[in-house]
Amino acid sequence: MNQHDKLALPVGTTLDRFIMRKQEDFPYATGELSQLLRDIALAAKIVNREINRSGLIDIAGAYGNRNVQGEDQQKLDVIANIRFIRALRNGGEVCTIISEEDEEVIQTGNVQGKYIVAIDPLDGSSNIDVNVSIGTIFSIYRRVSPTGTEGTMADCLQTGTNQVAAGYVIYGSSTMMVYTTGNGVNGFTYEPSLGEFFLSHPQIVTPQSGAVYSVNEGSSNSFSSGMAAFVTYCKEANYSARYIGSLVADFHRNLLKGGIYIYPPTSKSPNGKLRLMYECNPLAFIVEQAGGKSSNGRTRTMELRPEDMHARCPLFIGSKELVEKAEEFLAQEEVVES
Ligand SMILES: O=P(O)(O)OC[C@H]1O[C@](O)(COP(=O)(O)O)[C@@H](O)[C@@H]1O
Ligand SMILES: [Mg+2]
Ligand SMILES: [Mg+2]
Repeated sequence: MNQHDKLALPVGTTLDRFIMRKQEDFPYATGELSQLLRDIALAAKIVNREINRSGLIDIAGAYGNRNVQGEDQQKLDVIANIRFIRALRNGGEVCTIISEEDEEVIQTGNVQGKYIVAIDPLDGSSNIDVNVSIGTIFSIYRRVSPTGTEGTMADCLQTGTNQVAAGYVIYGSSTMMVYTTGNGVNGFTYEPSLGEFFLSHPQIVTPQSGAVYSVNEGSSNSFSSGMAAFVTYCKEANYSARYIGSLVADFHRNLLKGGIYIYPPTSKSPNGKLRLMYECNPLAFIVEQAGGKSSNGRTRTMELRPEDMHARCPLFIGSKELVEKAEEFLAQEEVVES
């Protein structure tokens, strides 16, 4: 029985009812964050429908543009981006959006909106056309500037510890939405025939340790000595290597079963590949709320100060004992080199 059990609702509760019920636990809640979570769930349902059709001609393949990351945008990257931005704009609660697919911040026009959303509309883009699980990742902050104006850079570049909510949607063998508002982590499975998300994974707690490591060993030639030593440690411990290549899917498996996902600095990505604001921070909030850990190998992810909204950082995330073990190997690396 963990600290959140007093708020537990039965499996099968709809997401809407769950959001409403949790809001009642906060006497000063105004319902705006609840509405924002519903807006995200609505967009996820629409994107889920598009993904289920993604093998069909008109949705498959590249869009023909490059995004600010220098990546070829897939059609579904663009479709998901449009759907989430539209839902957040129409919902009225969000003043400013940071999206992986847009170089600049998106001002929604909702100047009375109290929230900032950072979003990776479609995660795991390289897996879209090969029918492998993909996802959406989101992070929510309260603005620090007064309402009545557009969101500012100060609103957008907050550290992860200021998140008021974060989550992801995984479009896999089933579609799930997993999120936290700082009171534990809950997972909801989508029932397409009813068009509803139902509570299926209440109060997720991640195992303290695990026997799975997830890293793209194709880049191992440029791993630091500490990183290479940790991978050797995992092999000598007969851990299983699992790497789907969709962050959300690798993270979700390890969250439920135990394990560690690492995207370290490599020669191709000297500061890692993943983006702090809409990939690392939201998953760090989730894993910490589930009893796990997240860092860049040295510093807690959520304490990293974002230099810019598309800033990248190394990610070591998952079961506490495994992340601490990896950090130990990196710390030894420094001793040897000093
Ligand atoms: O192919 P690599 O270098 O291992 O990178 C895979 C990683 O890149 C990502 O696809 C980056 O996310 P996007 O697809 O949202 O750009 C992660 O989902 C995944 O874990
Ligand atoms: Mg991504
Ligand atoms: Mg993406």
